[in-house]
Amino acid sequence: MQFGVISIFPEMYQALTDFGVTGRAVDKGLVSVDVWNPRDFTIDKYQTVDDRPYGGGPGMLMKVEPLKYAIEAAKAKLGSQSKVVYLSPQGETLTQDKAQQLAQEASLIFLAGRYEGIDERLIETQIDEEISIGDYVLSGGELASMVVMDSVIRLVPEVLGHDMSAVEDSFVDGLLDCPHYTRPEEHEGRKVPDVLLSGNHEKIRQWRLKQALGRTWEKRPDLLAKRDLSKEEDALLQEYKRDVQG
Ligand SMILES: CN(C)c1ccccc1CNc1ccc(C(N)=O)cn1
Repeated sequence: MQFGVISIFPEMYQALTDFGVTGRAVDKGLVSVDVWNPRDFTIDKYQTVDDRPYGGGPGMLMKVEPLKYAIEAAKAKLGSQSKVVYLSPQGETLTQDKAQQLAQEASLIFLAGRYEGIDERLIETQIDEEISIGDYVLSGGELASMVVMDSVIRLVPEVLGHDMSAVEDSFVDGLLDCPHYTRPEEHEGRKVPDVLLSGNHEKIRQWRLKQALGRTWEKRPDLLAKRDLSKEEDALLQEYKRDVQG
């Protein structure tokens, strides 16, 4: 899968390309990340990418032309059909389902805004989708674009490897994750639950599913409301509720 980014801070994307799961995906050639800097598409001596807002007001806006030419350069490499995504507080909030949708694309181009945002006409003429990573304001779209890219890259086949993708299901199927433990068996008097030491994989599967259901019920009832429960899941959740009632 190919990713293009338009940003005046290209070096920020080393956080994605140089580390961990996403870095290995790039190394393995499963994913590519190219960044185009709008400054390279200016024609004035000062490489101006921002200007004052019509109608007055504080701050600056990103000019249309440098962004337009940068997007065109990205499309020339990634394909003219590439979907162009703008990160902004006005966008549709990112969910795992949205990440799954984006992961079906062959290539995506992300536009990271800076200053107070971008000229509306660029949005009207060049942007296919607006996405927000949540209801808060950041200094630029770069971190938001990396959050989206990270969530999508994990869904590209082979990135997590077969065994890991099963782990991914714990959230992807709409539940919060179960508790996890590793050595030592006891820490400050707190033991690892016996079932996890039992080697009984069916019992372990049931325990993990029960914990995921219970935690979702306690912390995110809204997620539970959106999800149909199998007979087994319903029974496990009832058991969890009885346990916590003591
Ligand atoms: C400078 N700002 C406020 C701005 C204004 C308009 C567009 C982009 C930006 C860049 N900032 C962003 C981007 C995304 C998110 C998000 N929630 O996804 C939060 N902030």
